[in-house]
Amino acid sequence: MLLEAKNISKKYNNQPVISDFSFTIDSGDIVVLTGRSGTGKTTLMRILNNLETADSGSLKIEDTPLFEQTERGATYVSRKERKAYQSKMGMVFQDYALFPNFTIRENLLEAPLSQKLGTREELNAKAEELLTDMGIVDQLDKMPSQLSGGQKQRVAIARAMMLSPKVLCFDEPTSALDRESADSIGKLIQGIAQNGTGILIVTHDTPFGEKYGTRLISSSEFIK
Ligand SMILES: Nc1ncnc2c1ncn2[C@@H]1O[C@H](COP(=O)(O)OP(=O)(O)OP(=O)(O)O)[C@@H](O)[C@H]1O
Repeated sequence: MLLEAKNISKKYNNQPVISDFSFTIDSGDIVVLTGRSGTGKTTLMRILNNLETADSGSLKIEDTPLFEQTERGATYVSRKERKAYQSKMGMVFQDYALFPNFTIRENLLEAPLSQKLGTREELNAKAEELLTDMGIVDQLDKMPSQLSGGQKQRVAIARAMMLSPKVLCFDEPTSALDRESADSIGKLIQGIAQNGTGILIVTHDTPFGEKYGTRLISSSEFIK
């Protein structure tokens, strides 16, 4: 098992959004979170990415925890251990969140260079390999504004893959794409999963979720 979330609970202003929810992601899984607007899907994804805190429960990827349940509720690990967790977790944002004043190459290299994950030469080779697999290596020295929505989505995925996450989360990956581009992103995500990464997708696009998901979770399960 790659990711294990146990008994996660979260309230906003005393209103439960998630209560006692447990789930796992295995290597190769494409877990799709669906459900009505306002039912906590984004909140759960933000908790998994340490962008929001849980009130209680425990969460780990492999043997690396982000928080553990104690008598005080969800107790977060030290800053150093949080970094270890975060190095195993990747996120592709809905708006892609590319740096607009960096070339595509610089967008891909910035984080792994600053985290000293390799030399510029090694990371350049990795960036070229990833973009070759995605069919957009010719875009490497362009600016994000010169790319189509589907191309930007691929760059955002490649940027997350530069950090070799064990689990990769996608927030509404198809919201800005036509059906054909959505299908090619779906196939790309399947390829990443086949290489052993665990995938979590939050989406309103039910046909996409049903086509590419290996497991569907409805946010109606968040509150019993
Ligand atoms: N920072 C916050 N402070 C207070 N309430 C919040 C906060 N973030 C979310 N909420 C509330 O928590 C509930 C769940 O929101 P969330 O965004 O997780 O739902 P969602 O299922 O992702 O919705 P959508 O499908 O529309 O993106 C909503 O009622 C929302 O108003």
